[in-house]
Amino acid sequence: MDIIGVSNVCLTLGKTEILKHINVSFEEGKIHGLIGRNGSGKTMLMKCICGFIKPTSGEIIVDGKKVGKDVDFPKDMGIIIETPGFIPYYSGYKNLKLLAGLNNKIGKEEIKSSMKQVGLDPDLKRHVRKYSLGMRQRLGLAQAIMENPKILILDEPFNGLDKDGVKEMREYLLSYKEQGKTILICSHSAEDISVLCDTVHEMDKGVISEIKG
Ligand SMILES: Nc1ncnc2c1ncn2[C@@H]1O[C@H](COP(=O)(O)OP(=O)(O)OP(=O)(O)O)[C@@H](O)[C@H]1O
Repeated sequence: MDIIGVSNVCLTLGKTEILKHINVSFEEGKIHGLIGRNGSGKTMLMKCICGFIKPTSGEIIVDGKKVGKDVDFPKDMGIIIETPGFIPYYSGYKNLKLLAGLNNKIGKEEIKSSMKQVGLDPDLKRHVRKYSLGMRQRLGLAQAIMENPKILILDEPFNGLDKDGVKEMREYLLSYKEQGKTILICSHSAEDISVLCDTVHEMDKGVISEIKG
């Protein structure tokens, strides 16, 4: 069953056509990759799927609901698009606690568990300003999974990770998939994601094509 369906989506900003008649669907319970050069439109497509940007035309259905109509912000999605902003003078745990405070359903144990799942120590007192890029990436992922979302949308999740970090992130994403979750990953590097993904699509100048189905 498809959990994300994108039908004939176009996006024009100013006079520039950013997305050109995108038709693509993503099956539930799989890892889907989106590759393409810088500026090819990957992030814009993800932002449309998340409901952050309204396409100029076309329709996007996520988990049976129309994005931007029935739902403005699908609550079943864990999203990391661009580097998440954290308060530099707080620890990782305190940052997540602050964010979780916006949703009273997330308790301390969920926060700690999401940090442990991505290999971060919730008791580490170190301020986020002293985190490496890889640690920030993990903290972003911990934030995205706090609510145990059905769908994870990740823009360049391997940025800043060393070889071991990439391996651990891949293992983590596979284990998340094993729980029946759907993951959409965007990367400029086919090498980083092709081993992980069940399907891969490529964006080129706003046009999408399937390269692994
Ligand atoms: N606000 C904007 N107004 C006009 N054009 C924009 C705007 N934001 C982005 N663009 C353009 O949209 C195109 C697609 O950008 P997008 O960020 O989706 O690329 P990408 O494939 O994710 O690349 P990257 O790997 O660099 O993030 C680019 O040519 C970019 O310059």
